[in-house]
Amino acid sequence: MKQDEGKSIVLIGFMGVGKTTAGERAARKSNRVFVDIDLEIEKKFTLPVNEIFKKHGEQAFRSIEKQLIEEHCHQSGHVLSLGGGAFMNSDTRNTCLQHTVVIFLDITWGAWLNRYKQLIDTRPLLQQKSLQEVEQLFLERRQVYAHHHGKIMMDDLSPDEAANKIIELASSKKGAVQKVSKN
Ligand SMILES: Nc1ncnc2c1ncn2[C@@H]1O[C@H](COP(=O)(O)OP(=O)(O)OP(=O)(O)O)[C@@H](O)[C@H]1O
Ligand SMILES: O=C(O)C1=C[C@@H](O)[C@@H](O)[C@H](O)C1
Ligand SMILES: [Mg+2]
Repeated sequence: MKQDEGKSIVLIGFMGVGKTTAGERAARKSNRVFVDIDLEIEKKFTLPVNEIFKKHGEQAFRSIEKQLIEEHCHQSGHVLSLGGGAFMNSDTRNTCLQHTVVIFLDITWGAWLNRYKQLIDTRPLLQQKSLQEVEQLFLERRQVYAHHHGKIMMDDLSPDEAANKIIELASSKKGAVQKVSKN
């Protein structure tokens, strides 16, 4: 097997952009194993994300999140959907960029707003913020998601269309160069 043949695909992007939905379909369509990091964290704590934040705090969540991504990044041929905040950690970012093909699922603020009501009950970070603060977070994080090997604009894509694009883009990036980001 050539060095890059089995690289896993890592999906990054703002909460609710569709990493879990499209990632699960992309894995199924391309016979890869699907791993949703939020789900793996929920299994570890045997609690939903919301409850983990309430009971154990965000730091405990972030620590397990980092550890699980590190473990899964070194496995080959998987599709990993990260939680929206995971890529803010520079160690996590660099591990993903070095060992996997990182695909940024992007969305405009206007299109994302249509999902806001669907998300608020299950995303603790949305519950603590005004819409203006959420937009600020969206803009800040977009700058960090800019460290990727490929990007897909999700505004007008169905989950199946997004899944097809993920597979197509990842196969064109098998030799994704190692990009390392600071901070
Ligand atoms: N392509 C799409 N078009 C319209 N709605 C979508 C699309 N993809 C996902 N959704 C809907 O948006 C919501 C969030 O999707 P999903 O859970 O996949 O996002 P996520 O990026 O994994 O979020 P998080 O970062 O919080 O894990 C779900 O209700 C889902 O049904
Ligand atoms: O954007 C974030 O920081 C988060 C997104 C979700 O996927 C979960 O990982 C959690 O709600 C935190
Ligand atoms: Mg998700």
